[in-house]
Amino acid sequence: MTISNAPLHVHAGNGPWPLHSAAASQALERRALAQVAPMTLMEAAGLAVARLALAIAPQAGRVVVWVGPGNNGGDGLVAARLLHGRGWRVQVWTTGDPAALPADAHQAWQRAQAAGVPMAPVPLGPEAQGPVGFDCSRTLHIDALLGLGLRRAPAGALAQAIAQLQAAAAGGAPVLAIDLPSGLHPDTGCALGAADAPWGGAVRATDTLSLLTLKPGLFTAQGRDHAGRVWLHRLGVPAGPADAVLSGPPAWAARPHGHHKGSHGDVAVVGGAPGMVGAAWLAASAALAAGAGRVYCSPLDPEAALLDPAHPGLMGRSAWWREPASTLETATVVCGCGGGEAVQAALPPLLAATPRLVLDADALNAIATAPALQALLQARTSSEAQTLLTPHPLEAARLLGCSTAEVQADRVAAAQALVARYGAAVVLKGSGSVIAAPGALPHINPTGNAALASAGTGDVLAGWVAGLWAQAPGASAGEVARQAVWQHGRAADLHEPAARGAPLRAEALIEVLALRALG
Ligand SMILES: NC(=O)C1=CN([C@@H]2O[C@H](COP(=O)(O)OP(=O)(O)OC[C@H]3O[C@@H](n4cnc5c(N)ncnc54)[C@H](OP(=O)(O)O)[C@@H]3O)[C@@H](O)[C@H]2O)[C@@H](O)CC1
Ligand SMILES: Nc1ncnc2c1ncn2[C@@H]1O[C@H](COP(=O)(O)OP(=O)(O)O)[C@@H](O)[C@H]1O
Ligand SMILES: [K+]
Repeated sequence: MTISNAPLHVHAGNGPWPLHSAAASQALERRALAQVAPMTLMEAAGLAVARLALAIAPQAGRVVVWVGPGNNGGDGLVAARLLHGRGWRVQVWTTGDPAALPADAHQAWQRAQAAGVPMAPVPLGPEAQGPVGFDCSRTLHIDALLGLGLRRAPAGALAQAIAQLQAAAAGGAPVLAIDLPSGLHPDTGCALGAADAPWGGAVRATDTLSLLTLKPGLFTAQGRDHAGRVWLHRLGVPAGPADAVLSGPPAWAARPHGHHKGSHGDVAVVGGAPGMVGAAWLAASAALAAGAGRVYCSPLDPEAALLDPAHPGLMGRSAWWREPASTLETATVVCGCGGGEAVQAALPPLLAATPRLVLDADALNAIATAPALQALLQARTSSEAQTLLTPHPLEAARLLGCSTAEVQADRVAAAQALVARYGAAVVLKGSGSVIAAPGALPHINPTGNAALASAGTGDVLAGWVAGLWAQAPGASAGEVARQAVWQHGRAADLHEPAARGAPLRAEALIEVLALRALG
């Protein structure tokens, strides 16, 4: 077995990365354990943790290792012993009876004890922050409480230890989580602990070292808030087939010199019922910024002007989908943005004839309540036509006939359920957007941040994806969605450092996207 020294830093710019569920990770671990001497993997894991600790907090010199009742704790005990051997001041807090640890972890405990590492049960008072003389703000905390073995919401001694760890690190001390932030579900990214805790139900790490595999839960739902920077050490074990993928940066296609606007496809936007016309113009504007050759906008509000003076390059056109042999059969169509109830009447001809259709917002709400529209959507699977649904969690819940909480409890499963039900590709939006498509592994998007939690950014995504698709009509809905979602989030990531918490307005988002300096 070869153990490379450095863990890999996993970030939005260096994917794609394979993701493995808890079950697949545990199967891989079992196979690897059967091929090596006892303690080999745990020693490798502890060494990787100790090395990362030295890399991320080189000046700390002090570490509190919080050890839980399973092998995650064993990894922490090995790291504690190795850092102690490097001359760091180490304190191990245990949460249970060391005699009850599983075999490898118990041996790690015995080795740490033999090496003279200070170890004791977690004290209940403030002394849990570290022994006298520890400067908590400069102490590194290693979270080895719970990893892949998380079965239920942390309770009792473990919940107490998580609370104490958070209190100890409250002054801004770094927290390195082993494998997973304790309390975070590896598959769903749900923090299982009490949601009303200030840290939100799972350890809030500054760094997480994922071992053997990357788990999907690190990147979606609450995962990104709890995991901090993510690192991977495979411990020399080759990963098996992935269950999902963390999307990587897409390539930009160069524009051949001989191209003209007709080479870049048409986009038509249908939306903008009374009071929501702006949503349709935003989507159209994003499609033009994405590079579509010609962009038409059809507000559903009969009173709306057919020109947006701020965007004279966009063409207003009313109810063109009623015309025979219209744009319908060649354009990439976005339907929904601010569509209100008026969108219902436009949907049947669009569902019947459009080769590439992006359905957003009110178009999804209309389909959720109309079996006839659902049948038309499902019928598209028997033709060459492709469809992309871009629901946020509430729209997804309506389409699935369940609650938003049920969607958020397992975002990857919810996106896959939508694919199975409607036969279309799906972007389930929100932190760690999930892109699922027929016959493809689900993808989780690593870019984006809460600056996007601002009205109209979803309309921009719908227009942007259509603009890209119009230029690559042979691409699958899933491919183009993965690309668009990555770029849309990346634009927000570029905005974020200077924004100091300000939202990214939809119009500004289009301008950042248009610059294409997305890396
Ligand atoms: N073996 C090796 O060499 C290697 C192992 N590796 C490491 O092992 C980790 C997996 O170890 P693991 O399977 O022992 O699970 P772990 O997460 O430590 O916890 C299980 C314990 O927690 C308990 N428990 C669970 N939920 C609870 C709750 N809510 N509240 C309270 N208790 C709860 C559970 O109790 P039970 O449910 O059985 O009653 C059990 O006692 C993995 O993440 C990685 O770090 C890798 O480094 C590779 C090398
Ligand atoms: N906290 C967040 N982190 C990352 N992305 C987010 C977050 N909140 C919102 N977004 C993104 O912003 C967009 C919002 O879309 P949507 O909810 O449809 O908004 P609207 O209907 O106002 O246009 C989606 O692409 C979503 O993934
Ligand atoms: K952990």
